[in-house]
Amino acid sequence: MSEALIVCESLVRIYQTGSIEVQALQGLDLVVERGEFVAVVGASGSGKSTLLSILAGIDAPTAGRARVDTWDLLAMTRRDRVHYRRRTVGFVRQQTASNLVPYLTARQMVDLPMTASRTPARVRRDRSMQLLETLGVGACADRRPGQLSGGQQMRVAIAVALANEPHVLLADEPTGELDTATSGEVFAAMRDVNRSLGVTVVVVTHDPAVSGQVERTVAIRDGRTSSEVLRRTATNDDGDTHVIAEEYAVMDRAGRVQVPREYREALDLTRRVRLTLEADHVTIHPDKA
Ligand SMILES: Nc1ncnc2c1ncn2[C@@H]1O[C@H](COP(=O)(O)OP(=O)(O)OP(=O)(O)O)[C@@H](O)[C@H]1O
Repeated sequence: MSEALIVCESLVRIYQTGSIEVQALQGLDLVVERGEFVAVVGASGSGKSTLLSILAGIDAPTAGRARVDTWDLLAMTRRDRVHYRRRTVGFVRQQTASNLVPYLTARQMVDLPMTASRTPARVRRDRSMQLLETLGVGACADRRPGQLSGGQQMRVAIAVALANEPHVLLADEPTGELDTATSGEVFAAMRDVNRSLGVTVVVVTHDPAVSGQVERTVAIRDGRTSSEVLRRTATNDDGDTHVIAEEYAVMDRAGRVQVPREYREALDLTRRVRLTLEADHVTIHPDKA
């Protein structure tokens, strides 16, 4: 495997409820490099939360391969899982309130995971204040969740998730319950954490304002990564900068690529297509036979 921080290959997660089997992930491939900020998008039920729960060490895959840093997520013991969740990943859930403890102050909540990992009191004190300040909620350190706005609660939740200096921050719809302005602030705070602390961020979102601002957006369809959009800034001859977004189809290790439905429908591509290899590209032709 490469040196990427997160590598998922042919990842499968099947949920069995009674006699009904749901294939939430059906051979998903995903590679995330260290320091990246990646958005995961997709229709409801496409498997985004399942992917995030697996990466967070909360849920275990049924088959395939998944590695985060040095951890093989399919071969972890219970003990490994506790260690992994405490040290390697920080997880923020969509429901802002469910990330927080109602009777603790922001400072006490950031302190909690560090106490669990036996961090000395002095380091805990300094680090909780530093994190709350980095996330722009230093002034709220002594407030309880009920005394915080939704955006402040989410920023405190991110500080809690980062308490033990994880390599990865995973966030499931962190701006889902927030208005546009507040969600912009939360997103900016996550960006800041990504840049200033070097934390790799994977965020599930329905919010185009979030997915449109990151360098890479991964789309999941029916439990598989179907396409990626890469964004970069370019400067034209007049010195104006603008963002160029290019969509790529994802190819798995076996060389399988999903052709988007619009393309298939436009050229009536159905069961069989003809491929030709050109000097620097491959073309797909409809089956005229
Ligand atoms: N614990 C579970 N038991 C049974 N089925 C489940 C379970 N969790 C998820 N599923 C099913 O797996 C599929 C993928 O669900 P998942 O929550 O990962 O999708 P999602 O893309 O995050 O959706 P949303 O955007 O609505 O949150 C769905 O069909 C869902 O019903």
